[in-house]
Amino acid sequence: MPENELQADSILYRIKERQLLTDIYISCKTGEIVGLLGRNGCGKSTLLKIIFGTLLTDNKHIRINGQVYPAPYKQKNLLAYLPQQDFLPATIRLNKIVDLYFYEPEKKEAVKQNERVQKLLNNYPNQLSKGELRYFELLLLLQLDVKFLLLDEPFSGVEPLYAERIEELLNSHLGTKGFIITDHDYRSVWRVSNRIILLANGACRPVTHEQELAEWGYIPANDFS
Ligand SMILES: Nc1ncnc2c1ncn2[C@@H]1O[C@H](COP(=O)(O)OP(=O)(O)OP(=O)(O)O)[C@@H](O)[C@H]1O
Repeated sequence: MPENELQADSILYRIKERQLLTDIYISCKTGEIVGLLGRNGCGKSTLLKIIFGTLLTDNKHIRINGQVYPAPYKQKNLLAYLPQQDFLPATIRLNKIVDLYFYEPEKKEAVKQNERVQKLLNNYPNQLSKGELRYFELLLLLQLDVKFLLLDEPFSGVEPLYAERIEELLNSHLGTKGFIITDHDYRSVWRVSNRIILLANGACRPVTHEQELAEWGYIPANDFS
């Protein structure tokens, strides 16, 4: 299995008077799902965009296999990013989106033959349920030859059954990819991740016991009473 490593450190980010990110270190290897949790507005999406390279900041250090990349998204085959908002064109049917997305027939087929997607191919993205759309978006990104995927709220609005399907999808690509995921469905994140990082007060803190999430005020303490 190819072993790649993504490391992001020394990230500082300020919004007006507020120092949002102060002391970031986060890493991910092939075969890992790193779950990034944190309260609303703590900077999770901001951090993912900085790692991807589309959000600029004065200070950051993104390395992949030891090499520094100021804008990883500009490189072929490094990172892909699932934004929080739907990103597919509303006026193009899924069938056509798949054709536009991939040049290689085997990649087109991998998406089109998927049993959950097959029946939706003639629909437009806005005719899909939230769960169906998230599943389709992920399936597209997973076919990309990238080393790491940054997923912002892959479980958002997704019923438990689709959350399970999404977990299966991620697990089926762990042989070649690593994932950093963030979502407020913290139970799904907890279940699917190998490691959990809590973003609080601008810094990333490793969390090993669910109880720590309560101690940091991310979940109610009475979840453990
Ligand atoms: N373009 C912007 N202009 C001003 N403030 C912004 C902008 N984008 C984000 N922010 C602020 O930065 C903070 C972090 O936003 P971010 O979206 O990274 O948080 P988050 O942890 O992903 O939140 P959520 O869990 O609600 O998605 C928030 O307080 C937000 O209001």
